[in-house]
Amino acid sequence: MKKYFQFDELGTNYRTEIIAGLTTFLSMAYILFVNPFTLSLGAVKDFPDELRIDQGAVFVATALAAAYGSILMGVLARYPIALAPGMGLNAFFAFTVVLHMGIPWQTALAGVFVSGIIFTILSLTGIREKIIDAIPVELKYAVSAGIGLFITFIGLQNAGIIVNNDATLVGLSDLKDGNTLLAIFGLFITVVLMVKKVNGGVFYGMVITAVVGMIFGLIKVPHQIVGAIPDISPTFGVAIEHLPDIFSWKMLGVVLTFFIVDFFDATGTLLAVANQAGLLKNNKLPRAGKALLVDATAVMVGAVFGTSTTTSYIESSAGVAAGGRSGFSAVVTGILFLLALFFSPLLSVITAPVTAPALIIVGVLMASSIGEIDWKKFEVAVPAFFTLITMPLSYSIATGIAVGFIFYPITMILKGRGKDVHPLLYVLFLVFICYFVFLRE
Ligand SMILES: Nc1nc2[nH]cnc2c(=O)[nH]1
Repeated sequence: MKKYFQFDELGTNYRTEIIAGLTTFLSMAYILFVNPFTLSLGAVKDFPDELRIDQGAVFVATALAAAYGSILMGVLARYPIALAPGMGLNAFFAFTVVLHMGIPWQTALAGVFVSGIIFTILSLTGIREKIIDAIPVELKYAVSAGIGLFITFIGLQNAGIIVNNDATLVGLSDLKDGNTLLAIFGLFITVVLMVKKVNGGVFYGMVITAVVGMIFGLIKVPHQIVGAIPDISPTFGVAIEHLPDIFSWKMLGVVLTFFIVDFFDATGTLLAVANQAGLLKNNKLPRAGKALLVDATAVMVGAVFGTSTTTSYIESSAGVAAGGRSGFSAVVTGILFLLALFFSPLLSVITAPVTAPALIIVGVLMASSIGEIDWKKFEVAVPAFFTLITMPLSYSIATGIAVGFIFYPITMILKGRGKDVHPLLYVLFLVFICYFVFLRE
């Protein structure tokens, strides 16, 4: 086993890999509770209950999808990178697709499944490299940073910190509500833990916030901590049953967004974490095909279980910081997600003030790629900035991507650099113009 995972070449051992896997798990464990809350629109009080996805089933789907993706990434691609349902696309799934567009969650899950099929096919063919090379790095970084801003904005709203303002659209609340104060406390604690580099800072931040919420009577004390695994049948296989529902123009835009975002997110995250671990060869990712294939199949498997897009997690960098170098640490993380299946009673403790700090801080992590953009080049700064600012302001990842891809060829041509723009980007320019003219509601 040591040989398979190349412990000697990578200068690692079982102890380091187990600690790294545990560190990554603790850094990601919040998703077990935040994902069911987000996908079921827990923060939206007036949404009809019969239209909500079942929280218990999503909890199981989240754990199984994370276990599948992480174990396979460890065993097949042999990277210390764990997977779980992503926070960018679960917000898009819940707030844009289900809430704003009025698409049933069943159809949305079918859309996730199809985006996984597209991703799988591309991972198996050479088209993958062509797309990766065609997309300018500035736009890749801008997409992930913009998703970060979007997630933080959702967190600030869920916390009741940023509220509706008729004069200025949004503004700061009076910060007097008990739940808002609890969220601010949670944010403060999480920031302290993260700055102090405590392993699993986001997770422990949630635990402390929930306990303080119980002490102040804002959160009900759970009857038990360990319990039976919830029933997954409300969501299992629904993505397949509802495949016939996806044939609409609206769903075309949704599926493309699921696919494009995950494709950028996965390639960006794999490169960033592998680079941090010193695993790149000549600036390229060895076994990139296998790693992307794992990510792509995890999207399909996750959708069949009942969750939005499963993706490679940027939090894996915590495990790498703790010394993780081989796929063994990802396997450890995956096994811990399986054990977590028994902790579903804790779901009832997870309310908006508990999840909001996690959303806000994950936003900070994802926004860090802003630093990779060359702001001195105005022709790339404009499309990059428009992409990242449009995501929170339009409340849509898709719109942010579309705006960036429309402006990029324009500013590049104006600068006399039209030849540097890959032909595929001119095709995407037309696709996104059509998106604004025909697809958007
Ligand atoms: N790369 C990445 N990391 C995450 N960590 C939490 N959510 C996400 C996500 O959507 N993408």
